Amino acid sequence: MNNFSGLSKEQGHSKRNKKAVLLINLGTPDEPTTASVRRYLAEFLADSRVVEIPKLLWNVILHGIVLRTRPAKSAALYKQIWTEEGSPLLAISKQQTSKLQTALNAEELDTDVYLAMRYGNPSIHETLRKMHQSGIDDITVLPLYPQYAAPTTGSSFDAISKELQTWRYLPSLHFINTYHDHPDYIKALSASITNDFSLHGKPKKLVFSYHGMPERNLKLGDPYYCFCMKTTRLIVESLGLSEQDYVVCFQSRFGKAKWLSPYTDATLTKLAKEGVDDVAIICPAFSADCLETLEEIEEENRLVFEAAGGKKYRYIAALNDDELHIEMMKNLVKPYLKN
Ligand SMILES: C=CC1=C(C)c2cc3[nH]c(cc4nc(cc5[nH]c(cc1n2)c(C)c5CCC(=O)O)C(CCC(=O)O)=C4C)c(C)c3C=C
Ligand SMILES: [Fe+2]
Ligand SMILES: [Fe+2]
Repeated sequence: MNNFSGLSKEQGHSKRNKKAVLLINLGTPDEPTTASVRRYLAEFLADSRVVEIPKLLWNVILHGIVLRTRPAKSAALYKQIWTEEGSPLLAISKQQTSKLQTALNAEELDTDVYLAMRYGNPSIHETLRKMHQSGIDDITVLPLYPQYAAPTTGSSFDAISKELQTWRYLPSLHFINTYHDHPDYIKALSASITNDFSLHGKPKKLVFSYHGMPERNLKLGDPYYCFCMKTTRLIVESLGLSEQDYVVCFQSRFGKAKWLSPYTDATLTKLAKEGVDDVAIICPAFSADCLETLEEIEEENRLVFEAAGGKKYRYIAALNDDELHIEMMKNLVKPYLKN
């Protein structure tokens, strides 16, 4: 029996299973200007997953010091790497999105691939709204951070769940939290290193430089450090390297606290001073080249190495839109796309 006249039929909720993949990366300013970088950093650094200092104290430091000084300095660095397509991180992320779409189409998996950035644009909020309007009710989220970390992967989940709190009908949600040891990820990185060695010769040391985080986060239970170590071990095993062939370090330190160590700049200085004057450096925590690789590693740390006596220094690019990287993404999401 139905007391609501005209509501005896299904009201449009009977079609199910419109699937989509959502790629997420960190985000980047819209323009390499002080104002734009300030907006981006204000959003990024206000996230309590990123900076875990008591809110009241951090607000004073953030607004009183950091946002008055850092945006101009960072904008100058962004200007050095900016391209006609905009910020490298966004441009590469768009290429990855469209190539993954093509790869999924080729397997006749009826899925739309979307891209969102945790900070800045295209935002998670806007992108999820678009997906909602298109009737998508099954979302596979792939945050493009190979090693889970609370400030990156964890924070992406927070932003998704914040948006979903406003939805009445929640979608099926598949959240890929880490892929630091996935065979296809290790295979893609190993192939990239092998390719570099065959083009330029084996360096005296292969330097694995991961984005850092406060050491305190590790002590509080963040698995990121261990995941970086496991990625390294699996690559080393797959390439058959020995202990003397490589070193692991951490870059991009921010603030005064102790971060994961050894630091990349100190490591390069030490190596050069010890006579290891030929290195190749790879940054496995970055799925796309960005400020932290193109400026900090390819330029800044090259100067650090050369100033200490180093001679040959080359940066092995991120996996970006490499075929094996796209294949890896496809294989990560595929189990959730079958009907
Ligand atoms: C303040 C603390 C930070 C933590 C913790 C952190 C972790 C973290 N970040 C990435 C990946 C990226 N970070 C990028 C830039 C960047 N990172 C921080 C700070 C922390 N990161 C800042 C302040 C910045 C902005 C640049 C600057 O002003 O120096 C980027 C590049 C963005 C771009 O536009 O190109 C990426 C990518 C990971 C993987 C990570 C994990 C521990
Ligand atoms: Fe960062
Ligand atoms: Fe940096």
